[in-house]
Amino acid sequence: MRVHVCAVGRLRKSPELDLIDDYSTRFDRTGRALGLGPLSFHEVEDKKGGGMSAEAPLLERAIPKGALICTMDERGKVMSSPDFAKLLGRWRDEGRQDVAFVIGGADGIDPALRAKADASLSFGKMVWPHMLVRVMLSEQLYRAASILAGSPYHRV
Ligand SMILES: C[S@@+](CC[C@H](N)C(=O)[O-])C[C@H]1O[C@@H](n2cnc3c(N)ncnc32)[C@H](O)[C@@H]1O
Repeated sequence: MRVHVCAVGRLRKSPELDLIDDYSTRFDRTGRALGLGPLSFHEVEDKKGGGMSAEAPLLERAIPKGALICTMDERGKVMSSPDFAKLLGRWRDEGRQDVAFVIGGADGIDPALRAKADASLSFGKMVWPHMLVRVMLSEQLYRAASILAGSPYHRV
């Protein structure tokens, strides 16, 4: 199952980008034997600053056809890491080819796009900057793959 992160904003060379690269390499390496990956990032930007309504069609174009859509949203479902791992495993076992996690920009994700989502995941009620959500999601994907692989990265 290919995993896509479709996000508003372009990340330049930064500590966040280094972390994302590291976690996505680890996710790909761990996920390969599990039928998970590769993890790819699709960045979109509305140069005119048109906000969420202008970003929505760009995000929709970045989402692969037929992908399961999971929006990242503080109003979404809060999950434990093991439950998130189970969910990824379930989507894979259902034969999903692509899953796309969507991260909005400063205004969030357009309601029309949110309505099309199959799932919505929250990292808590606080609002996080979109680049940190990208880092956190990459880490949680790697953590989920580690849990499914039975490796000791995740400890409680
Ligand atoms: C700065 S936030 C925008 C918040 C905006 N007020 C809204 O209504 O969504 C940018 C993006 O980061 C993601 N995000 C921020 N906080 C989050 C959280 N707690 N859980 C999941 N995603 C979050 C969402 O995709 C959001 O669209």
